[in-house]
Amino acid sequence: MTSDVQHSSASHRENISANRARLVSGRRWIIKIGSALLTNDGKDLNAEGMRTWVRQIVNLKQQGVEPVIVSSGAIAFGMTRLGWKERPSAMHELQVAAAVGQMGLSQAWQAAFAEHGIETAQVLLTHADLSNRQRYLNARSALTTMLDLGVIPVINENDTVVTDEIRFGDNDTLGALVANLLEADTLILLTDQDGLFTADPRSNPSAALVDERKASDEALDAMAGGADSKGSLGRGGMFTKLRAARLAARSGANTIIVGGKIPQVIDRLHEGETLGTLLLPDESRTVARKRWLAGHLQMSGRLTIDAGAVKALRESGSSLLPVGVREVEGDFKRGEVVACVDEQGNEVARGLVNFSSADIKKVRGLTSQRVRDILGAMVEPELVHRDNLVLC
Ligand SMILES: Nc1ncnc2c1ncn2[C@@H]1O[C@H](COP(=O)(O)OP(=O)(O)O)[C@@H](O)[C@H]1O
Ligand SMILES: N[C@@H](CCC(=O)OP(=O)(O)O)C(=O)O
Repeated sequence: MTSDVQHSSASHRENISANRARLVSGRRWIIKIGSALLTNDGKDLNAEGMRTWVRQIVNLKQQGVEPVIVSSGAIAFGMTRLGWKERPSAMHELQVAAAVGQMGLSQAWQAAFAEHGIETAQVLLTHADLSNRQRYLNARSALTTMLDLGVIPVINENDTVVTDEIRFGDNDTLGALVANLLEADTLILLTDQDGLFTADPRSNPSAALVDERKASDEALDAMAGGADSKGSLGRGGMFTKLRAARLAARSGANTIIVGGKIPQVIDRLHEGETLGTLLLPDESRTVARKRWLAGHLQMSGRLTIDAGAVKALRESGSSLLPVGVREVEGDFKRGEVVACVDEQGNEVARGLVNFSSADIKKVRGLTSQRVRDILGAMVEPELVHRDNLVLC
């Protein structure tokens, strides 16, 4: 063991258990499963493994956690189906492998959850879906609706339509961006190693497992190696997992890198057991989330809200409804960021709007029922959802 992982003083152990215990209360978990695990190192779909993870994910759900799966393996499984031994380098061949593999992958997830009477939904995302504000909100609203309905989203990158320049490229990054999108508490990266080691255990058998660190800890970079430290099937290696943990930390999520083959790994993590590598955000979830929203987004307009709305936002942590809006300034679309000011002009909050400025002009001051009558039943009741709102 290197000195890096030897610091097991009593206070350190106490910290570990406190942080691990905090995971147990997390409401939303993103569980990303890598290609090597899902395809038995590229041989065939790991149906037994999938059944085991599914059982545990169902357990999580029964305990009130909202699980979201980010599933890799389309390219690796597509290669198996097409009889390809080597991962192709040509983009069009990778796209074909992904398209073939994705069919089997979603069928397998669907079948495994169906044994427990649970529906799954395939969600294939591209970079544009998360970088464009309107699409970002659309993706968010579709995914949260699935969770509300008890459907488990199974997400992958839409590999067949993306080119190298616009790829997430690895599902560790995609998992982290989904954690940001859904404000998840926890991002679990299930992989073929027990966690992040002080060096690649494939080439350094004496490397030791790192138990817990701040995601921002720069000493981790040398352990994770560079972008070329990846396994042969997936794309990321530990380099992208560490980067993903740092991305996830921006919205306050904890990341755990852990071995997917550890018996009952998800159940045990949810019981607070110390497994894998826990990478913590620097700040509390709320502080990190606020900073993320505030820094991530530029304002496009201004809503003047009445005293009742100010009170609801400040004191009850409510979403902003059209009924509380008096004036609208600026020309903005759904998905843009607006400042909410009180009638004296003081900024109260800022957040992502679900309605365009034109629509708000039609419905400001009206009850949710009247809003639906005017804009149709499809609109969300919240003008700014509280999850997308930062108080000033
Ligand atoms: N410090 C490290 N600790 C653990 N694994 C490492 C480390 N550095 C590189 N690796 C490699 O990363 C691989 C996991 O990455 P990858 O194959 O992309 O996994 P996945 O398919 O689960 O995303 C491991 O098999 C291991 O060889
Ligand atoms: N979207 C790709 C995932 C590539 C990827 O990130 O793989 P991995 O590093 O194994 O999680 C696929 O389904 O093959």
